[in-house]
Amino acid sequence: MVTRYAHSPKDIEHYSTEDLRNEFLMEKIFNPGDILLTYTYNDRMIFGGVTPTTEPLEIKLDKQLGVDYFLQRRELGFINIGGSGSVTIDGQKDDIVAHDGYYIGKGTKSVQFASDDPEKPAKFYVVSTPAHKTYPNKKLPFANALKKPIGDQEHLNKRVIYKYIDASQMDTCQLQMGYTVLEPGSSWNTMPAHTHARRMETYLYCEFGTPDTRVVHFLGEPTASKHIFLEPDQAVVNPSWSIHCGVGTTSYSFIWAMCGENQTYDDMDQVPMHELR
Ligand SMILES: O=C(O)C(=O)C[C@H](O)C(=O)CO
Ligand SMILES: [Zn+2]
Repeated sequence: MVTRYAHSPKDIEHYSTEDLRNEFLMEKIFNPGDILLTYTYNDRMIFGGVTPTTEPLEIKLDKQLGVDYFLQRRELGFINIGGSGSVTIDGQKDDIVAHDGYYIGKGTKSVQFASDDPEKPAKFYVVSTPAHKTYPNKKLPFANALKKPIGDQEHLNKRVIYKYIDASQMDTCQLQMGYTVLEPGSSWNTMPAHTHARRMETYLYCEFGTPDTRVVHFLGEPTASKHIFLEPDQAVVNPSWSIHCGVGTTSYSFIWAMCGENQTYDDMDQVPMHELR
């Protein structure tokens, strides 16, 4: 697990492209047979990829978190964007096909991830946040996600937001998580751009139309925006003071996850267009 520190907006004012990438971009999320995680000091979210092949994989973090086991004081969400697989939670096995998700509550002792076919491994994108209370584990099949079509072709932003872990539907301490699928010809052109000082957010950009597709993620204070070029299956961390949107050279999807002060998805501070710089 690598660590990424929190920054003030002032810190990044003079960052070079390389500095910005080192601090905010996770270049590798899925590595077959491996677990790659990032611990950000922004609200202490842990996020990354679990990609089992021939053997099941389990996240073991005790010393690093100062606890007896990983989820002693945390909750966990995941969405699978790879082949079919399974998760075994405290001995109970559940099949997980592509785009299925899961909420796993505080106090769960063992979570084992497995792939059905090592040649087509499951790719579990996992996000964990500090938790104060145990809420029930819940499988979140893609078909049950709260579907919110949004945007239109005229604004080049037609997409569907699938909410998986959403406080209006289920109990969760802090974590909110979902998946947004862009229509071909549309981008995450979510204007006016917004911030939410109450919550930080991370994004995994995935399912690019071609291997050469690139997504440009915009971040920074509204009056001092910056950008990062992303390859498929890369992630960015977005501080709560930062705008966030992305434009792709072909179609793409992204998984978003938030945590912090509140769980009110629509609590966003829209930035008037003339203020964006
Ligand atoms: O498609 C979208 O718009 C989103 O997915 C929005 C993000 O979830 C977000 O920024 C929520 O604050
Ligand atoms: Zn947001």
